[in-house]
Formats: sequence, structure tokens, C-alpha cells
Amino acid sequence: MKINSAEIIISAAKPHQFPTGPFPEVALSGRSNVGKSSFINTVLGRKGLARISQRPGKTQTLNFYFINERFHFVDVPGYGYAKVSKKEREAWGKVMEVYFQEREQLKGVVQLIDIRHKPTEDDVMMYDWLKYHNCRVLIIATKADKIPRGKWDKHVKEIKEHLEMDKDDKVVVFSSETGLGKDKAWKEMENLLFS
Ligand SMILES: Nc1nc2c(ncn2[C@@H]2O[C@H](COP(=O)(O)OP(=O)(O)OP(=O)(O)O)[C@@H](O)[C@H]2O)c(=O)[nH]1
Ligand SMILES: [Mg+2]
Repeated sequence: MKINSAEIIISAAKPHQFPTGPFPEVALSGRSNVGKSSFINTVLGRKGLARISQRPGKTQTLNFYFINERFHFVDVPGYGYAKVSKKEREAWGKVMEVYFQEREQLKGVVQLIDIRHKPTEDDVMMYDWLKYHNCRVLIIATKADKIPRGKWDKHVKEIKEHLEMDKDDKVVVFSSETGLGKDKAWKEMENLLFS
């Protein structure tokens, strides 16, 4: 996809701040530090657009990016970050629930998983929860530059098995470092957004 324009339009802390336009959107989900913001920057070819955290758990709002005046990317705070207080976690849980359950513009979720490790309990819970709510999910197996190419297939197979993935959901091997998988990721995201 050719990117003509990409800008952040709002960092929303509450549902009433979500943009109300008719544009379709995909949300990025995944553990803290897995590489969601990096993924956004890489696929858009905009280096500093989404902030890359030095400290995990930094993204504490739903960040809406408006692309080509046609669709949204939504950067969602990472789960599995222990240093956030229980109260904060619960408040966030509510915002997220409203978002994933009620957002009509949401056409699919891109869930990032670190290709090096088996999906964590949090990863499995998130995937199950999304499936329970009938979301279409694209799995991005990211940080592929960190393991040898010869191991990719085996790790992808493990991800599929651990998540007990739907036959219809796809896995794309990806690296924000090298740009590997960018075209495939776009093909699948366009499919979610526009079909
Ligand atoms: N080698 C390598 N490093 C990556 C890749 N993607 C992200 N990183 C690094 O992983 C760290 C976390 O990346 P972020 O994009 O900030 O992760 P995030 O999921 O947005 O994190 P939160 O916003 O805290 O949930 C950064 O140091 C990135 O440079 C990748 O594909 N390969
Ligand atoms: Mg982030």
C-alpha cells in the first residue's frame, strides 16, 4: 500500500474521545514491548510516528492514526505489564472492553506475538477473548530478525498450535528491524479493512 498521509489524530483515554467518523480500522494488540508501535512505524514507513518505548507499558491511551484519509490504525496499550496498579488495570480493562465489544468501525485485530517464544498465557487469553467476540485476527510473529530463518516455520507452527488458531486466521512472519513481511502484512490488513 502506498502511504500518502499518516497522522495521529487522538490519544484517547476514554470512549467518548474515540473518533466518530465512518472509517474502518484495525487495532494493534499484544504484550507490552512486543513491538506494536514499531510495527506501525515500519508498515507506514514513518519512523517517529508511533512512539517506541524504552520502558514497557508506556502507551497508556488508545492512539488513533488516520491513514490516507481512508482508515485508522489503533495502537492499544500492551497487556501483561505488572507495574501498573490494580486500580489502573481495572479502569483500563473497562475502556478496552467498551472498545473491542462496541466499536463498529473495528474490522479486525492485529495481534503481535514474539516469534522467539511460545505464546504466553496472556497471549492465549487475548486471542480467545477476541475470538469469543467474533473478531477477525491477524497474527504477526514479530522480531523474526532475532532467530535464524531456518527456525521460522517451527516457531510459527508452535504459535498456531498454542493458540489453537482458527483456520481462517493468518500468521505473518515479520521484523520491524528489516521490514520482512511488510507486503504480506499489508495484503492481510487490506483484506480485513476493505472486504
Ligand atoms: N530486533 C527487533 N527489535 C524490535 C522489533 N520490533 C520492536 N523491537 C524493539 O522492541 C522494543 C519495544 O518496541 P515497541 O514498538 O515500543 O513495543 P510496544 O509493543 O509498542 O510496547 P508498549 O507500547 O509498551 O506496549 C523497542 O526497543 C524496539 O526497538 C523487531 O522486529 N526486531
Ligand atoms: Mg507502544
